This record gives sequence, structure tokens and C-alpha cells, in this order.
Amino acid sequence: MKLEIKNVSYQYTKDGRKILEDFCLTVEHTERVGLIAPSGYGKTTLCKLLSGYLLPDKGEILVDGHPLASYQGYCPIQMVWQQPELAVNPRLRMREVLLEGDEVEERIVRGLGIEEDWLNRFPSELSGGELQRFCIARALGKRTKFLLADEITTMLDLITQSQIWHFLLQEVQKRGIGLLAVSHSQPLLEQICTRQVRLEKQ
Ligand SMILES: Nc1ncnc2c1ncn2[C@@H]1O[C@H](COP(=O)(O)OP(=O)(O)OP(=O)(O)O)[C@@H](O)[C@H]1O
Repeated sequence: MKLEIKNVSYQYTKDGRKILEDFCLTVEHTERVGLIAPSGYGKTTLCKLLSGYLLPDKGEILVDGHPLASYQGYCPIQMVWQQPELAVNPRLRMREVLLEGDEVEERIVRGLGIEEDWLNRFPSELSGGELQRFCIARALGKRTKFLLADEITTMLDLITQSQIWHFLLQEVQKRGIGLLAVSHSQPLLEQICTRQVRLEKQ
């Protein structure tokens, strides 16, 4: 299975600057690709396009040869955001947050170190690191084929970062999930990725 980004162009406003122009990238489901570029070059924008939050002005995004838009319901490309507190409904208990996506296996919940007691809490009653574990678990539903990780551990201490990445790498390798990881940390990308791609400024 592959994710194909074919000649994608995007700008937020008609008279604004082009964030992406004719951007092409193919990611196989066996790959872990690191996306590098300075701040403001469009890494998050690309992730939003790939997960269907934004639509390209031009070009197409294909999953297994089919346009992303043809996948009704659960999106096979799941994104984990940098700030977990902005990615969850503050009115839902964490048990319900987990149920928002596809079925998440108990193994994943345990593997990410999510404690039973946290499931009954609201997002505001968890630390950023605890909350991020839920966002990662939610993104690892059964039908996930590609995972976009946009600076997902930047705000965490090194031990927690390492625990989370250790689990994630095992999981994506075992299930054949392709990974696109964004980070400003070159050593992290070198450790977790099979190759790196540089985004150029338009
Ligand atoms: N909703 C928006 N409306 C207008 N411009 C936006 C919007 N979101 C982002 N931008 C602009 O698009 C450009 C790319 O932003 P993006 O967040 O994709 O960059 P990035 O490479 O992920 O940066 P960082 O490394 O700082 O997270 C930036 O110049 C930003 O100001």
C-alpha cells in the first residue's frame, strides 16, 4: 500500500503566499519518512492536507491508488497533533475520546501506558503527556494505514518521549503502517525514520 502526493499546491488565501507548489511525495506502508524544514515552511499544512482537514487547490492525494476523498467514514491517514489539548473534546471523558475513532485494541492502550483510572477523567484532569498517549491510541485504530506525527513528543521529557516512540515504532512496523514524522530534532528523525525529505520554501 502506498500514499501518493501528486503535484499538490496549496495557499490559505487567494492573494496569500503559496505554501506548497507542485509538491510530490510517495510513502510506502513500510516506510518511516521524516519531514524536515524550518518553521513556517508548511509541514503542518501538508499534514492537514494529508489527513483531509484541508483540500488541495491543485493535485491529488491517493491512498492505495484511490483519492483520499473516496474513503468514507474513518480516514486511513490519521494525524497526531503537537498540542493534544486542542485535539480532544474537553467535554468528553477519556473513555469516550478513545471511542471517537475506530476500534482501538486494549493492547495499544496498555502499550502506551494508559492507566485504567485515567479513562474516567476529563482532558483537563490529565497532564499533556498523559493526554498525548490517548491521542496516539485514538489514531491507531484498526483501519489506520498511515500515521502523521507532527511534533508529537516535543513537549515531553526524554524518558516519556523514548517510551512513546519505542511503542509507536514497534506498532507501525508490526502492522505495516507508514509513518510521516515532523520534528525539529534531527537526532530523533535519524533514529526513527528510514529516510528524510526536505520541504523547500515556495
Ligand atoms: N489558517 C491559516 N491561515 C493563513 N495562514 C496560515 C494558516 N495556518 C498556517 N498559516 C501560514 O502557513 C505557513 C505554514 O504554516 P505551517 O504551520 O504549515 O508551518 P510549519 O512548517 O509546520 O511550521 P512550524 O515548524 O513552526 O510548526 C506559515 O507561514 C503560517 O503562518
